Amino acid sequence: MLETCKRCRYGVEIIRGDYKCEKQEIKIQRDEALYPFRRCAYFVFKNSLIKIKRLHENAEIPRRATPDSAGFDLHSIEDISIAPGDHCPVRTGLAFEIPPGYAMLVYPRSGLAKNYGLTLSNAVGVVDSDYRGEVVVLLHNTGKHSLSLQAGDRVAQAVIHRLPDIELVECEELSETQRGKSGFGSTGL
Ligand SMILES: O=c1ccn([C@H]2C[C@H](O)[C@@H](COP(=O)(O)OP(=O)(O)OP(=O)(O)O)O2)c(=O)[nH]1
Repeated sequence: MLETCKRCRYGVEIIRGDYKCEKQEIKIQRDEALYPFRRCAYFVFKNSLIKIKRLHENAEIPRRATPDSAGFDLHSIEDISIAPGDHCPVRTGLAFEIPPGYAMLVYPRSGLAKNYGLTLSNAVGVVDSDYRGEVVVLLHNTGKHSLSLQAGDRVAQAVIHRLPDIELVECEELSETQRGKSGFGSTGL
């Protein structure tokens, strides 16, 4: 069901959940909701939804470890063993529909990094909103020992980020600042 906000030009798709528009004092039934990611400055959303598609029977839907955790833990769908120094792409068995204007960033889990030196080959994985393929975690064993993980183990965490609405523009001059061109330790260590 698609509706158009009366105060702005963006259409909004109703799926489910709670929402309210503070400016217009509109309320919609609890089991309906505006698809939360259309850009509309007037709507305040709860229960924002991101679609996840299971691509493999072993895939586990990511969950927050605690209600206020920033990240959703990503699980491996396969048993893996990573030798010291090796890199290993790990399947999650999941595809995501990240809304336009958002990105899902994949970060290492601190416990695995501290205890085993397990981090990500790409430091941070960037999942674009137009990507519909399987999310793969690129593990890197920087530790001294081989590491075995089993299907279902949590290998990384994903955080959804809202992106600023910007474009890049080429120009002849940049504004002056106190720092200017000084960089890389110019303020001291
Ligand atoms: O850790 C990651 C990083 C990326 N991706 C997926 C989602 C992302 O949208 C796509 C492309 O990633 P990225 O843009 O980082 O890769 P690239 O090497 O720049 O390739 P491309 O030319 O496809 O953008 O791969 C993952 O599954 N895991």
